[in-house]
Amino acid sequence: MSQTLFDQIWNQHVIAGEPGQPQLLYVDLHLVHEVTSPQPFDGLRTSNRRLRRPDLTFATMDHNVPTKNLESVQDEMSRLQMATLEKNCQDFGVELASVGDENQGIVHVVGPELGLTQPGKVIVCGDSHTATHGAFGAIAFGIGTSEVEHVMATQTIWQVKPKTMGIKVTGHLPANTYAKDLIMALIAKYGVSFGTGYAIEFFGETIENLSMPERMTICNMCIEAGSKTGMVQPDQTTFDYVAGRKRAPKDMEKAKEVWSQLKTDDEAAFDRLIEFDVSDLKPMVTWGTNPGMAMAVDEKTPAISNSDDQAAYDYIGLHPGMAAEEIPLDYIFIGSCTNSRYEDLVEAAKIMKGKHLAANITAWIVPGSRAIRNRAMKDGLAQIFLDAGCQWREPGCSACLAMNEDKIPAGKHAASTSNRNFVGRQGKGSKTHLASPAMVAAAGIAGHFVDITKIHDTAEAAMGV
Ligand SMILES: CC(C)[C@H](C(=O)O)[C@@H](O)C(=O)O
Ligand code: SF4
Repeated sequence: MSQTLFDQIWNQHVIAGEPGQPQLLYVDLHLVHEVTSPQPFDGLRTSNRRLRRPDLTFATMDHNVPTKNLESVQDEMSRLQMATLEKNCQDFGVELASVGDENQGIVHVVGPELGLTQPGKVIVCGDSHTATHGAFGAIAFGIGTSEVEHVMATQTIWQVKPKTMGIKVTGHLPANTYAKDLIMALIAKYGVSFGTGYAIEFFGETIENLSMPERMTICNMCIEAGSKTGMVQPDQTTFDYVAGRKRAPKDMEKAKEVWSQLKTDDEAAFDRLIEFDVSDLKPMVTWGTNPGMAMAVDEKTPAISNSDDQAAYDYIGLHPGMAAEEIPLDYIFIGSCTNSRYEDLVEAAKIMKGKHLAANITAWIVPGSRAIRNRAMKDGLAQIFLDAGCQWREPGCSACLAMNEDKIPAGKHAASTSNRNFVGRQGKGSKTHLASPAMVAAAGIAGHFVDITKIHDTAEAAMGV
């Protein structure tokens, strides 16, 4: 019987249990951050257990870290969570990339960056955006706090195998549209729960032509479609990305041989198949309070078709029939595990080079990791943002969820490259509009959203960063 990439990796990791029942899977990599780990570590302590495989566990600090000034953690809870992770990692022998460390950053950015994220692995983390790592052809999913403790104690996890969904993406991405627009358009079309109960695999010519950062952006937002897992078959692009990284396999040739075997046999192997053509894709913007409430930049905000729409309009303060450029903006945020990689910053910088923010805009540029930050400071990218009037921050989750002091004030609108526009997500009373880094950068310059397909020439002319 033909099998999918997901089936193949799953079957390689099953230790116990029958199909259709919970099955015990071996975990190859457990990523840890300060928010969801205090209780599990305490659980180990209480039951007098050690952490079974510290060598397969990696911790970083991201949600709470200050991005303005490394020393100034103002929030007591943030300080406590960070200090607790520090102590727990010491006590249990776990490698930690602490604040200021060269490997520190958003867990879903640094895993791949260090080469820890590899094809064929089962990767878990107490964080819903763990699907990001599936871009490498890994089974990667977020787990709950009690599951985190189980993995710490046993390096295994019980899971019921989900069904599989293939999303075949075809067509050439039009100029000034990005992986972010692709996944936003998919969620806008099929809704925020079409992936529930499924492990998604993206494939097709469009996906094959995407870089690893672009594939990560797409897999990252699978959770916003209801799926815990998104993945892409590993190929030469994947191998080239992993090769040479600090934690890449010593014998890359051997690894490539094994990884090349990871594939879906044929389309018929999926339980559900969706085809999505991107030839007419437009830059996307959200108008409401979930990622599915999105429109193409040249569309108008939609009519109210249910109570959710009404509630979203009430909260956001918009109404049907508005153009994207009529959405008021006060802040722009370029960051998060969706779009804070070096390549995302390049796209934003292309737009901002030689220009200045509009007077109504405050801009926070928050690189996903220290490595990205250092690289951007070395090659002049950071300077482009500074010259444009943006704040250039330290790496972390920042205003993506506003756990630290990076909060969008109540009533203010933010154009954001992150993944969630929920009520209060970026701070109590804040109003979020998701878009690609290029769209957010252009909004910062104009003071409102603009159709970047129409300023194409300007953007091209500003290249060379
Ligand atoms: C804090 C953490 C548990 C949470 C998640 O699981 O996703 C956060 O990262 C988020 O993006 O909302
Ligand atoms: S950047 Fe945002 S989405 Fe990603 S892990 Fe941090 S809080 Fe969650």
